[in-house]
Amino acid sequence: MEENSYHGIDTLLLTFDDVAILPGLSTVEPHDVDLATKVSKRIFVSTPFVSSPMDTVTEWRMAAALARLGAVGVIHRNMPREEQARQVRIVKGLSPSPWSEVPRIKLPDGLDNYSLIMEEVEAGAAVVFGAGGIKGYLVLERPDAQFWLDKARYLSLYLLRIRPLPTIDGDGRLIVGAAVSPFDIERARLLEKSGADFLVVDVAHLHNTNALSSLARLVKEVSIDVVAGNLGTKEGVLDTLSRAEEVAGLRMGISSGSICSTGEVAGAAVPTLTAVMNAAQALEELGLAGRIPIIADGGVRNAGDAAKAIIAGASAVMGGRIFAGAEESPGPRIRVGDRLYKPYRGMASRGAMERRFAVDRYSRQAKAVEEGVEGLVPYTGPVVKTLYELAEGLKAALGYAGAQDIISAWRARLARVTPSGSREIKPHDILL
Ligand SMILES: NC(=O)c1ccc[n+]([C@@H]2O[C@H](COP(=O)([O-])OP(=O)(O)OC[C@H]3O[C@@H](n4cnc5c(N)ncnc54)[C@H](O)[C@@H]3O)[C@@H](O)[C@H]2O)c1
Repeated sequence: MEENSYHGIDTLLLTFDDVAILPGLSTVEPHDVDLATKVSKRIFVSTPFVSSPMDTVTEWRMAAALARLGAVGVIHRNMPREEQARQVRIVKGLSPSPWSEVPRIKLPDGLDNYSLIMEEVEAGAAVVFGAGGIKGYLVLERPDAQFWLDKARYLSLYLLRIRPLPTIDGDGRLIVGAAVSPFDIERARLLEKSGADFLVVDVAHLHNTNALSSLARLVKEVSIDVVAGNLGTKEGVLDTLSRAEEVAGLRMGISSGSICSTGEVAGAAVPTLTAVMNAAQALEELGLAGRIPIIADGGVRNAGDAAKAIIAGASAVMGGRIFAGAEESPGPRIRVGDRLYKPYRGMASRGAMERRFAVDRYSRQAKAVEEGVEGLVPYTGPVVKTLYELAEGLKAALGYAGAQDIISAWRARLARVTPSGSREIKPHDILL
């Protein structure tokens, strides 16, 4: 933040839409871009996506599905601590094989007309799309199986050619994170005992002396990695690290989530792109650049946003909405007309807060306003499809940036776009 500016009014809060990636010399083909990264100091993933600790996004099913596909999930804290610990134990007890519990969707009528020829099938999966979206999901026997679809006028087949490296610990078990309040040290201890690999401190405004003093105690109580958040400013990061230098990751972004109303209700916001840049700047000042992973949290809609967050300095990207519509998110599928949806809500929405106070006798209410909304998002099918599209899109984006991996992406460049530029660089003047 500019210290000389009047009330900080010169400070510019850039959002994903305010910037574009400047193309740079690429030394690799997009499919060779390496997305391996860290979510916290000791948690390595092969795909830089983390599902948000929200009660409509991450319980054990989502956490397991993402870890099996090389990403990772953080189980939310809107449940009694014993239940959260049980969910951690479930993930730790599951097979890391990505295909062992992949949901099988029966192909809709009519698809049998397409002849499907497979050769030397062993293990793999494919998502079948038709007009209007996902038509089915095939679980096959081999990732490199070849497909030919007859009469494929509008039908396309999405074949997972990759064999994702699951996110596993030293004993070959899936890695899972869990959210805690900084004030709930008992929960943190229980989660660690139950096998959680890392904790994510989950409050709207960690930059509060009470929250920071509790965080400082918490990081000393557990020996697993603790990611601290949410934070938005450089000062927030500096104050956090001066009180709790053991912090193993930073969760950056205030009010950018699609269900977050903090910016409206409380007038406070640091869009995720800016928050990430602020954290990167703070780490640079401390001589810790690249040493404490930054997680970009909030408002990421697609691979392009994820790429911008990474170029701004993030090691990984947290998603709420992008994962909420998946088969593996906790809510039910809801039919509205001829379409399917799943519920999605902010963790400071009325419903989420009521649940927290009902199920967690240790939670305390610091304020009496709602800072989130509740709604529906389109059902998107098995999360493998979303994750695959995000990963492939991210590789393409880093290809444009001239980056062969996440660390080299931090040297790539972003440029500001004008409002007219912003309109021009999206599809326009066509009926879609
Ligand atoms: N990322 C975001 O932009 C965002 C915004 C709002 C809420 N949330 C989520 O909603 C849930 C509830 O969050 P919460 O922090 O409101 O829970 P909470 O009411 O339990 O607050 C937890 C602590 O955070 C600090 N804090 C929170 N808001 C503050 C404020 N306005 N001023 C000063 N200190 C404040 C206080 O120490 C407070 O005791 C969490 O899961 C959180 O991540 C996220």
